[in-house]
Amino acid sequence: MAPQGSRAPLEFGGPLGAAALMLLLPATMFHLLLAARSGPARLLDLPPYLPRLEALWSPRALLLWFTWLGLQVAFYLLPARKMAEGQELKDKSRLRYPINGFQALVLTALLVGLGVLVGLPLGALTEMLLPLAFVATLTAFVFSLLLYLKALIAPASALAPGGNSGNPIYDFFLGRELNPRIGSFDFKYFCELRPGLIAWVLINLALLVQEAELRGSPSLAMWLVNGFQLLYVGDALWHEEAVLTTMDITHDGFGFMLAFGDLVWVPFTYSLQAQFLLYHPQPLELPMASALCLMNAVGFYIFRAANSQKNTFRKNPSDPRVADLETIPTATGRQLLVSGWWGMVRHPNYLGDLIMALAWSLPCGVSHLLPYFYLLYFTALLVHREARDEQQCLQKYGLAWHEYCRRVPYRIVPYVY
Ligand SMILES: NC(=O)C1=CN([C@@H]2O[C@H](COP(=O)(O)OP(=O)(O)OC[C@H]3O[C@@H](n4cnc5c(N)ncnc54)[C@H](OP(=O)(O)O)[C@@H]3O)[C@@H](O)[C@H]2O)C=CC1
Ligand SMILES: CC(C)CCC[C@@H](C)[C@H]1CC=C2C3=C(CC[C@@]21C)[C@@]1(C)CC[C@H](O)C[C@@H]1CC3
Repeated sequence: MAPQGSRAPLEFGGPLGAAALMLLLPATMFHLLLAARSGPARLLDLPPYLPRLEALWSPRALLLWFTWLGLQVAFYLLPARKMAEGQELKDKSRLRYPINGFQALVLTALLVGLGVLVGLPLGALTEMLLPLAFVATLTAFVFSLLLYLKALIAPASALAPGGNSGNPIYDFFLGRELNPRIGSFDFKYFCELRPGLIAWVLINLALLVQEAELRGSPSLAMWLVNGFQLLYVGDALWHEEAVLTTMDITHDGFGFMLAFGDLVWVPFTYSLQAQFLLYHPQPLELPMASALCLMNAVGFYIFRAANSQKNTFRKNPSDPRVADLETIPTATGRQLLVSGWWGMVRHPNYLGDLIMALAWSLPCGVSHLLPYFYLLYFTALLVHREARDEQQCLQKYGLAWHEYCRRVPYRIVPYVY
């Protein structure tokens, strides 16, 4: 039987776009890693030098990377404080997921703390970023190939709505199977939050430790970047269940895009500000630092309040915290919020996320564009993601979605966009 996705419109520029992204994403990541440690640290210049293979390939990095993944798998398999059910699938069944991501973060912190106490040179991790990113990239390619092959024997009902066009490059990139699992181990759910997000804050911490070793103490800017991003990662893992309703879990297959994005792109490019600060220390006075804390707090408040309001409403529309909000009925029986945060713009959570992204870059000063890469990339990602979500909501809710767009005309920034 032809999978339903074979008629789905192609995204990301089709096979050509997918092929270009598979080259461009790793190339951009290596460019950022090299630029951050170079003197001029220019985002838009060609890389100062091309690393030789010996600088990229290291058996120690390979061992470390697989130990890391093994450790996170072990934490995932520990008894969870809660099991959650995912959205209803095509065959009307629902998958179950362990909610123990925050526990994995705490256990990792304890283990790393213990390691440091017995002399683990955490700062030395910063010297291994290049070979680690290299093995992680190779892993993502091999892993995506295995996922692609696994999908060949999966039943049609297990395939994702997209990612089954019949073009191998496009399908390899987008991912064919929606929820690839072995037994109850869910690969996509595992990768979405744990190994990448936790590695991101661990790399940040290693950069902070290394800065302390080099300059006597970490700079205020390094503290801020570490603190802000730890809050973001801790929050994501604390609210792990919320990821079950994102398009990554409910709509996208598991292929190169998410395997590379989750496992490689997040830890090695999202830590760019801390990488930049290690090699290019920036002065930051207390009043400015306080203003940045306020900016991050405002962004976080909007992001968290908007996400929680929607999650509470989706779980139980009669919950007293959301029962008074105005809604639009839809033909599916579900309602759309049209007041509160979701009555202000159609993606208030993205607005908060973008304000935080700015607060993460400003501690790096304004002399270089490089630390603003995350803000630029993230704006493009969210604008594209918003357009994809819009298409999916239009399909789901039809006229009711048109009415929502009429009542709430702005997408992310009130009166601007
Ligand atoms: N740092 C990073 O790299 C990234 C961060 N993020 C963050 O992750 C979080 C999740 O984002 P994302 O998965 O894109 O999507 P959202 O959490 O914004 O969810 C979108 C869904 O919400 C529901 N919805 C939309 N409008 C309404 C409404 N008015 N009332 C009720 N429900 C509504 C629809 O699903 P339904 O109706 O089916 O419930 C829609 O598909 C965000 O905070 C985002 O900022 C996301 C991507 C990358
Ligand atoms: C670079 C590629 C083209 C795209 C890669 C995309 C991924 C990096 C992101 C897709 C959705 C993500 C989400 C998060 C991190 C980034 C990825 C994996 C969060 C976990 C970030 C924290 C939030 O609280 C929840 C997010 C869910 C989606």
